[in-house]
Amino acid sequence: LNNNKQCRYGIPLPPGCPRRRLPLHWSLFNLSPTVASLSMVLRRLHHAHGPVVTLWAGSKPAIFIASHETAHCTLVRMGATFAHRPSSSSLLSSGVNGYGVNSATYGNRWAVLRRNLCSHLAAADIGGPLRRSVDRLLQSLDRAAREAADGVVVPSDTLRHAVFCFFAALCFGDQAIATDADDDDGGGLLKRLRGLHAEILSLVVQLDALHLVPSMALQVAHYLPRSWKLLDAQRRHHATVMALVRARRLWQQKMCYVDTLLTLRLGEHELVSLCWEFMNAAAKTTSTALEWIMARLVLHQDIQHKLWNDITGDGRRSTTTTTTCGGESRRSFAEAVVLEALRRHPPANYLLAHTTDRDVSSVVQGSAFVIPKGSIVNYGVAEIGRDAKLWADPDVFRPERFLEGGEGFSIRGIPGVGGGGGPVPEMMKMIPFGAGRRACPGAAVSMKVLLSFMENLVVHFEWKPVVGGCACACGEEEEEEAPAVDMSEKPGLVTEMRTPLRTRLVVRQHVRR
Ligand code: HEM
Repeated sequence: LNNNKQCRYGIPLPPGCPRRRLPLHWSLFNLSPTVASLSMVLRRLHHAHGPVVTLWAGSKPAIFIASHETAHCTLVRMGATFAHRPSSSSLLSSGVNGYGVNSATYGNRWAVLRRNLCSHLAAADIGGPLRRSVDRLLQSLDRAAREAADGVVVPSDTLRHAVFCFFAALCFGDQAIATDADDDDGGGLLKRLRGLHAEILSLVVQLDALHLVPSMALQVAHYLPRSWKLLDAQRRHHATVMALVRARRLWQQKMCYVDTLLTLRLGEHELVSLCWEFMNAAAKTTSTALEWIMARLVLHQDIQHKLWNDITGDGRRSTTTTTTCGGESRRSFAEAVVLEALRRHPPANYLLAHTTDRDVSSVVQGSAFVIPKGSIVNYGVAEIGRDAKLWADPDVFRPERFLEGGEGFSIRGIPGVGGGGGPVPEMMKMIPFGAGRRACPGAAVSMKVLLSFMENLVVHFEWKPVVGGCACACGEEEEEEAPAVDMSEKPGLVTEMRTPLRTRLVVRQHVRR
């Protein structure tokens, strides 16, 4: 594994796989190229060569960065240079993903769409939809716990649906939640939309979404068997979104994301693609983070107890008043729990693919290397958040590290966006939302949603472990004594729990009264 011969102007590329050898261990015709195989290969390469390594996607180098300093240098200090996305000609990019903010070339169109999304999220009155989604969730869980033996439930799907409904209200208007009731097909528009998201994502070639399937021939080999299913699912998705958009025109309510898109006079495919992006980027990541958070609270009963005391102890709820997301100096324990979960279990283990508009040379651990113009550049989000050089006992779940005096106190919930004024390297010890110009525009809303859902779920229920409930395969020392929750990961474009959380829900006394 040595590619010293791969040079530009005499400066080598970062070390890694030799060129022109298939970089990943997947069989061409049997397996989908997966994020799991990518993670396995990258772990080995980082171990052998350090935090910046090269893979090859055909003739293009793909450079993976797992150093927070190099991430800071490229994403923040050289923000404009690294704000580009690689061009794509895959089936996915010509379908639902074709016109999103994330796939837009860094330039005017991207700026208009991104500004539109950011202004909508900043101005949206999320209080109402949040309350309604949380209330419906609590009712569903209440019902499920009452109907289940000993109150044991698998809440994953209910949590995911509640988060999906909340974001659907922001996207299609408040009334969208009402369409969730059964319709003629016995399904409900939102359930159908959610099903279509799952179907399309199951058909996507994972590494293609990260621009790592090298050639058109390979793409065809992987997509051909599934292309009809994918096209059919995209067609049904288009029809469902347009049904929601048409319904929206009748509702006449507060501004939703679709209204802002309609004022931009976009074509129908652009509109549908942007709605897909909004729901896809928002719901799966946020609901996955919520499940990891609740799993941690089941596993660490002491932390759940402390959180409950923090929320209710002085007779007030802390959802919005004390978080440093908004810049206040005191951080609530609740926000520390959410940040620790995002550090330890970032929903996206990698960012979306970046690229550069010129050759960039850099020095890491005393060695100079070049990141060539047009190469694929990505970042090990999970690696950075669990770097033992940055974090004490990085595998241990310890929210206190984000409280005053802790090693993570300087980290804000939302990384700075923009060029030189972004966060200093110290604040980039974790990048669950990315950083710099392409950083996630939904970070602030997600943090609020996660805090609100988590707090309400803990105030309403005690989340108890189901003893003997699983054969834990996570291999973490800290969890050996509490095998009731399997904390192992299912790697993917979003890293979910391999075994969905199973817990015993007990309605708290004050709620019963
Ligand atoms: C816990 C929840 C979320 C996580 C962990 C997350 C994570 C990320 C990450 C890692 C990126 C890639 C950044 C990069 O490539 O540098 C991203 C981009 C993006 N996210 Fe999120 N996200 C979340 C929620 C949301 C929400 C709620 C929305 C919208 C409502 C959203 C919309 C987007 C968009 C549009 C982009 C592309 C930005 C661009 O290319 O300019 N995300 N997100």
